[in-house]
Amino acid sequence: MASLPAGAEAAAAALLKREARSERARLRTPILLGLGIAACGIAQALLVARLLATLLGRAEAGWGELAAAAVLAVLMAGLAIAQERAQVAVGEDAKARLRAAVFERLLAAGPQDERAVGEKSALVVERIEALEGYFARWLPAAALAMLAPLLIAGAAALADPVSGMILLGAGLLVPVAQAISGIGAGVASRRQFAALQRLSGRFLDRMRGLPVLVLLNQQDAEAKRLGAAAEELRARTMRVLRLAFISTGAMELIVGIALASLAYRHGHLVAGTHPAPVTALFCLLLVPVFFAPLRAFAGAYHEQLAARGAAADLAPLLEAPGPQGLLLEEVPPKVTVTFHEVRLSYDASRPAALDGVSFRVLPGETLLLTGESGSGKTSILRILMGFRRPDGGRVAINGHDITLLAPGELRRLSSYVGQRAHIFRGTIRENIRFARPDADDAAIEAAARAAQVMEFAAGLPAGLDTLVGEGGFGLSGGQAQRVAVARAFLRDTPLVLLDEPTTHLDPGTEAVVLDALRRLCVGRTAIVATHARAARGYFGKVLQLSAGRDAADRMAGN
Ligand SMILES: Nc1ncnc2c1ncn2[C@@H]1O[C@H](COP(=O)(O)OP(=O)(O)OP(=O)(O)O)[C@@H](O)[C@H]1O
Repeated sequence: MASLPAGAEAAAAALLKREARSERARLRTPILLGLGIAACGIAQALLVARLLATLLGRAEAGWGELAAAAVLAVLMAGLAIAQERAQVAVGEDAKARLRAAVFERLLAAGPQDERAVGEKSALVVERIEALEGYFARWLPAAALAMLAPLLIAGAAALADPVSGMILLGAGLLVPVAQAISGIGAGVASRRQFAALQRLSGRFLDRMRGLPVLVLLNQQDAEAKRLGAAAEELRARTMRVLRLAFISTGAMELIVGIALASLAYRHGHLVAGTHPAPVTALFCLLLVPVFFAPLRAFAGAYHEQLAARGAAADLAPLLEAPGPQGLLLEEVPPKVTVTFHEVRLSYDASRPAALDGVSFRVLPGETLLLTGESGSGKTSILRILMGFRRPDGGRVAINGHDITLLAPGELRRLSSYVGQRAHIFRGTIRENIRFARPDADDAAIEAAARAAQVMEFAAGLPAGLDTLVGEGGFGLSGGQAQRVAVARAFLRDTPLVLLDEPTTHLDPGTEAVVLDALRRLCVGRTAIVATHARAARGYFGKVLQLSAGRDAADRMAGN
């Protein structure tokens, strides 16, 4: 990743520009405070110049000036604290807004977004964090680097036009030096980001598969490989730091040039023959005040480089149009599902996953989808859950084309139980309540009874209020599946979608779960992807699939 492709660069710039506009009102505070600090700095330089000239016997300043300089120092410290707080507020606000937007997009896309989990979490956490410096430091620093030096050089020019010109000329050198060192720094910081990504992705992947690594006795070899990835990150980080030192060095050189030029201009000061010693001292004392906003600008330069890389990754997700479609006025109590010559292809270079599938399921009916692995059973369920749009043919619910509906609305119609239930950390009750957050305890307990969760929950220390999931009480596969079935009972939708829900269960547990599932299907429209043994557990018509088609059609050669 030497540099961003032109399209990504433009998308990143557009995203940052749009977000900066949203923060415009908030950014005004740190910028005004920064200008206030610069104005105080000018006044303080004048007072200190008068005090120093008095020490040299060339002016008559007294305790009044000293007290005023001290008050200004305290005021500047106060303004700097307020500025820092205002900057942090801008950064936090931008991050919170963007994080919510990214999270919402990822949740809305659901499994349709096929990025790895580690990558999704990096988008929400690291990429958003990388934007903080852009809003909190770079934007105010860039504005102040243009305004404050003009104010300070203007004040110097009022006292001595040549000194004003010297300061202005030195100030103009800063962005040039920054741009030159920034070319390399931009590339280095993006490479560092990529190395960090690789390391965290690999770590997450290997931690998930830790039991497999240990069983295969690969832990030492893997530790070495992780070590190599960490070493790459170290080398890339050092390179970024080296370039940062170079840019700091360039800044110091420019400050040195400005000071030397002003010292040359006001050389008479040392000899004691300067006609306006206060002016000379004032101009010299303005040098640190003049360069303070430029230093902040240089310091924040790498922040905007890092932010651009992060924004390039976030832009495709944030700029993509959100899910479109109609909303359901209400969930119909009964649904008829019709597939007519439906085609679905995940990848143009591979055969279609569904290649002209037709069927109809009426309310109260169960359709069993059977067929070898990869024949397209799950793909049919994915379409009905709104995670995929069919590429051809027509899918209708109660006669209405489902592609007209927003994908999220489709999910209001159905309950889904897959092969392995995901149990969140929380109580069993909370895990069931996920299906319908407004459900009362009576409804949850009824669902738990219907799904035979009560059978095992009654024996747990706190019944339905037992903590389960990560770090909690471990549930067996069959118990977790029963929690998933309870969720489906609680949702009480007209359409039930089951994807081999008993595949991983032993025959005894399978019978218990099948019993609960059969009762779930009663009176609803049910579509069940299943293997042959479990199919015997349901009553329904069977559609046998073969390579994305009805096996009967294939046999008939249609
Ligand atoms: N996300 C995806 N990207 C690309 N191809 C996919 C994707 N998901 C499924 N496929 C392909 O589509 C075809 C149908 O897959 P599908 O998951 O619908 O089959 P299945 O009958 O449910 O299989 P199984 O019984 O093993 O779960 C397979 O050839 C599979 O490789």
